[in-house]
Amino acid sequence: MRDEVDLVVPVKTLDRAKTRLSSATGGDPVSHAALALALAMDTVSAAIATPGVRRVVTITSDPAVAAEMAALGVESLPEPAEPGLNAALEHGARTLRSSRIGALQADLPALKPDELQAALEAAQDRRAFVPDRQGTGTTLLLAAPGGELDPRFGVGSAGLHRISGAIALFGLWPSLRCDVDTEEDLRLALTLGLGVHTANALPAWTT
Ligand SMILES: Nc1nc2c(ncn2[C@@H]2O[C@H](COP(=O)(O)OP(=O)(O)OP(=O)(O)O)[C@@H](O)[C@H]2O)c(=O)[nH]1
Ligand SMILES: C=C(OP(=O)(O)O)C(=O)O
Repeated sequence: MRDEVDLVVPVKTLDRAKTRLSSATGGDPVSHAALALALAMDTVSAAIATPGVRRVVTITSDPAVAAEMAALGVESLPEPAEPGLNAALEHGARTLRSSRIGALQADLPALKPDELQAALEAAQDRRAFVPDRQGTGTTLLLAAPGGELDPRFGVGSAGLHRISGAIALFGLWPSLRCDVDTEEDLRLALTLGLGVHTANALPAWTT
């Protein structure tokens, strides 16, 4: 039986999240925050329903995010003093001390459990990652069992994770590779079948 994976999911404070999506919500801060939260809720809902995922923990300093995740039965850890996405992920990995740790982006609103499960299986016992649909970013990073997460998320992270020795995993996993940064991404995710939170939070232009 392969080690089940604990996933840390970093979620930015809603007031600062998804700035590249602001055109989609007309700049209204309330609906923008609601959409950013919905993206995370659908991502985490799919992750906790995935065979092979033992535990999901979000890393966030936003109490509203933590409260909504708690309603899903998902624990949240506060961010460390050191700012940034990778510091948040390192902090989560160090805190959980899991036998196998992974990092999942929080903006995968169409994520299907069977696709995430297939990627976990494809990783086998290797340090591996799933590139985003453009092939330049990363949506899932997995440490080897007992290994370090060593996250290099950010611009060009696919290349950085490859350089760090992670194996790039390519499969028919459109919902896992479609992280939503822009309006175009959101429209693509719409075609893949959105989770209920995002479907209910979508701006009028998409319904
Ligand atoms: N906890 C935490 N999560 C972060 C931080 N920066 C980014 N993230 C999360 O990391 C993932 C990838 O980040 P981005 O896709 O760039 O999300 P974003 O920063 O909200 O989007 P933009 O504002 O458009 O760059 C998302 O799940 C974010 O919520 C951070 O400083 N702390
Ligand atoms: C942080 C990342 O995501 P994005 O490209 O969505 O900012 C990444 O791909 O490493």
